[in-house]
Amino acid sequence: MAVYTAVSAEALGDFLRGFDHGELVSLKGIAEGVENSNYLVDTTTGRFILTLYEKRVSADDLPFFMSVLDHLASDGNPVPRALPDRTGTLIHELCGRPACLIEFLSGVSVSHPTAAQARAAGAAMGAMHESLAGVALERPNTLGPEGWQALLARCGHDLDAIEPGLFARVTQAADDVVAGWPHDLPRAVIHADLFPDNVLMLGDRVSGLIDFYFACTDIRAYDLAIMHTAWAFDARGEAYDAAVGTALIAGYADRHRLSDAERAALPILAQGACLRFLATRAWDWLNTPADALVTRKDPLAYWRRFEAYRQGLFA
Ligand SMILES: Nc1ncnc2c1ncn2[C@@H]1O[C@H](COP(=O)(O)OP(=O)(O)O)[C@@H](O)[C@H]1O
Ligand SMILES: N[C@@H](CCOP(=O)(O)O)C(=O)O
Repeated sequence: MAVYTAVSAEALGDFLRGFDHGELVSLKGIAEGVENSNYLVDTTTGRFILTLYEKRVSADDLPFFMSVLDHLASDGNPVPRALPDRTGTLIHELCGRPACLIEFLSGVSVSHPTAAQARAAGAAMGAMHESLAGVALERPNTLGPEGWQALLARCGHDLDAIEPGLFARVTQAADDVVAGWPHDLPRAVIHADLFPDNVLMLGDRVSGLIDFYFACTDIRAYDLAIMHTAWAFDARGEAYDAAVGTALIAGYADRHRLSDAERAALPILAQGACLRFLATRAWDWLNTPADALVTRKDPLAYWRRFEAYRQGLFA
């Protein structure tokens, strides 16, 4: 469960008085997610999401995320906009945290995607990339190769408490991936975390793309590689579902050109994605207080995926 900051009904009631969205009817903490505090808010006029930004999201980056969402929504992508209060302000402070009131989107995230759902999700990413092509918004990826190498180094030999010998293995793996990392592929604004839990679906249709709080400027095909690592394996990172992986890439290519060079780079990009998620999961695994209301994610599930890509999954 991810609710790091408790919001009282009184505090939210006061907050909502600044908006034209009715009065508070109910407030519930949302169990899913690991990064921010999210609440489902019902008012006399509708349903909303209240997000308080925690952990890795810097308040300075919120205008970038809101501009990306606004651009995508204007272009017909199913993304939620932050809602302005009566003064036009989007980003607020509530209970000591930066906070936004956000459009609620219908749909559920699937735990075991089918090939048809993966195809639709891949197409939704392709459409998103089409919309973002040439958009003049920039945010460096703080969790790019340098970022995950630094985070793995900060974890240090504590990684060996997760699995004996892990520190040496991931350090070598990171050196190998960085040595082969491509530098000449097209770059653009990417989502960078489009896991199944960040795609809302109604049947086989995508009804929402959410959680843009890792969005940044990076290699565009890296976004697809991240998605592949997250969609095409079981939760333990043991079983690869080729039908899902193939459908995801085919759906993407239906909506956005995937060049031969980008396709050829997918194996190394996917290995980098595995190390990036292994690094943040390992850090959280080692540093989340025992009483935190959040379910930690298994770092080794990303080490197993890494091994699968290194052994030639795409070959
Ligand atoms: N705009 C939205 N519409 C509907 N549900 C949402 C929306 N934003 C978030 N949620 C719900 O809240 C959960 C956590 O949101 P998410 O942005 O993934 O959190 P975190 O940033 O902590 O990972 C999602 O899994 C989804 O159930
Ligand atoms: N997707 C990442 C963690 C980030 O959590 P999210 O709920 O914001 O997607 C992972 O699985 O490690």
